Amino acid sequence: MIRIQGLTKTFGTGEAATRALKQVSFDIQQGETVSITGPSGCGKTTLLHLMAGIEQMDAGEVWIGDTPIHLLKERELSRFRLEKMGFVFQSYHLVPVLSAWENAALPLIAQGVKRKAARERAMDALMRVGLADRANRYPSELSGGQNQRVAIARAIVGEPLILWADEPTGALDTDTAEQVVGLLDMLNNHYRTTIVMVTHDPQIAARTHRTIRMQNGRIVHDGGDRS
Ligand SMILES: Nc1ncnc2c1ncn2[C@@H]1O[C@H](COP(=O)(O)OP(=O)(O)OP(=O)(O)O)[C@@H](O)[C@H]1O
Repeated sequence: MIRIQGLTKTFGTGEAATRALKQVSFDIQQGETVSITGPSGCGKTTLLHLMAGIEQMDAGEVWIGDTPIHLLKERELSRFRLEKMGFVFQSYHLVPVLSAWENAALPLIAQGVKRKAARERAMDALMRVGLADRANRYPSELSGGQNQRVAIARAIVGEPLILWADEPTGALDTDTAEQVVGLLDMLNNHYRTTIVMVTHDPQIAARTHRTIRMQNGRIVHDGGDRS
């Protein structure tokens, strides 16, 4: 479902050049959960950003189903991202002046869904992450784990094919991290959402079907499927 071919990225030029990714290739099946691990600076976030079309590659191809992400124009890419992908980051990236449900509804509003319908779907997403009773709270009135669940509600509100997560548990204590990972498991089990997650935590990585380990811009280990 996701096909990565010869993905290459260099930041900077000349002496200052960093070859962040070197000819990375692999496939991810629909419904698979994949962890990307490896030491700091090995290229994990760069890989995630190139796959999601957030950053431009120097060379290579990224196919999502029949769609060549590497060939899309910015406007087509934005729409594709909005409709087919959800994003979760370590630092939540919630809008502080919007309530939980308004944050969760943002991707729908951006797609032109009317406020009332967007609210209903945002409430449904908040229910799925166990936060329906906090819908009117602002990010400053919620705990870290609750804010990450709001961010997950926002990521899944459009029922994406793929959820990209960059260190989603990085800012959370062990118990809260466990809850968030349990939630991602549930989303994968119930909705077959494909999940690709960058994490440096081996215990979190062990919870996904497959672990890809990177070093110095290359894949050095691909753990295969647990099933
Ligand atoms: N915008 C940028 N400009 C210059 N260099 C960059 C940029 N983004 C990343 N890099 C470099 O590319 C390499 C890969 O970075 P990347 O963020 O992908 O690593 P990472 O494995 O996600 O690291 P971490 O675990 O520390 O977040 C690093 O050497 C980094 O310094």
